[in-house]
Amino acid sequence: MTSRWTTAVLDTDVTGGWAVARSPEGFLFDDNGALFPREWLKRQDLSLLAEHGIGHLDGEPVYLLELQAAGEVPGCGWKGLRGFMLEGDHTLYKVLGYAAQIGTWAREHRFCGNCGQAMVQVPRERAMYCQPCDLRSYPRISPSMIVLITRGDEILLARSPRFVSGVYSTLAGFAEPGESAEDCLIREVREEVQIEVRNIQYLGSQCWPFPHSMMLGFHAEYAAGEIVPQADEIEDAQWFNIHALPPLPASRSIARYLIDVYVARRLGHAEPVLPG
Ligand SMILES: NC(=O)C1=CN([C@@H]2O[C@H](COP(=O)(O)OP(=O)(O)OC[C@H]3O[C@@H](n4cnc5c(N)ncnc54)[C@H](O)[C@@H]3O)[C@@H](O)[C@H]2O)C=CC1
Ligand SMILES: [Mg+2]
Ligand SMILES: [Zn+2]
Repeated sequence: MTSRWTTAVLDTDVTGGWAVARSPEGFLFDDNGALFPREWLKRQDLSLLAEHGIGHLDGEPVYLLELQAAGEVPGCGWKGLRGFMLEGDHTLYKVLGYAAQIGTWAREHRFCGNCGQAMVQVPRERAMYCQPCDLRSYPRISPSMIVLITRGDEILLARSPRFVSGVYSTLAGFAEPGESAEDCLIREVREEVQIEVRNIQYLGSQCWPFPHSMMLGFHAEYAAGEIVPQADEIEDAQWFNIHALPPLPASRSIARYLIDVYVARRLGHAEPVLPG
């Protein structure tokens, strides 16, 4: 299957193509979605901070207009990336997820972290460059482990105070320098619920552009200990029987995939496919 969307570093001096506009309030959208004819969009009253050529959709070039602030565009509104993930077409969500990560990274790397001078976009490469320091900054990706812990027909799910009310999910956490993926997983599970796991198995990965996580998904079996939820981070954690599960995360998330795979295997059903 050929992908409809491929990333690329496009020359912003070339005119034409499609564009998406992003402000601190999300992406501009209208009844047709979030892609607009680029030259039309640039004629609107927008507070342009930077422009990036980000790839091709169905062979057509796509650009990102990164804005200082959300302005008024007749007939249009602003919507956060999560809204597109939950409701929108998956390919459009992939385009916007990539655009959001490039926009955030470029915005946060306008100045050199070493000497403080303005950095410039490198032509044909996704990098910001400081000439005096000869320093390149590339888009930031933060590896995060996510794990479904199981004990026969039971699975361990937890709630963060940040979750939508009622929803329980798998445990997750960011890798720290010096750790392997497995070290991180074992540490996060100890920190968040104080239990020990065994038979750690990698299942798959997913880009999570909120704002720049790379989720590495695992299954692990319970080995020892009693659940003690981490103060402030974990509001509640419990063993749930696979026949009596609480409200679960969105179906496009890897958290949901890890749960659905396990349940499918226990029940002998067909396994789901991990959304990219
Ligand atoms: N796609 C999915 O299904 C799911 C994705 N996630 C994502 O996994 C990631 C990690 O999960 P959390 O439980 O929030 O992490 P966590 O358990 O490591 O705790 C979050 C804390 O880590 C620190 N932190 C923030 N950004 C960091 C970074 N880049 N590197 C190191 N430490 C950082 C902060 O102190 C933050 O409060 C988040 O981006 C979250 O949105 C979490 C659950 C499901
Ligand atoms: Mg966590
Ligand atoms: Zn510098």
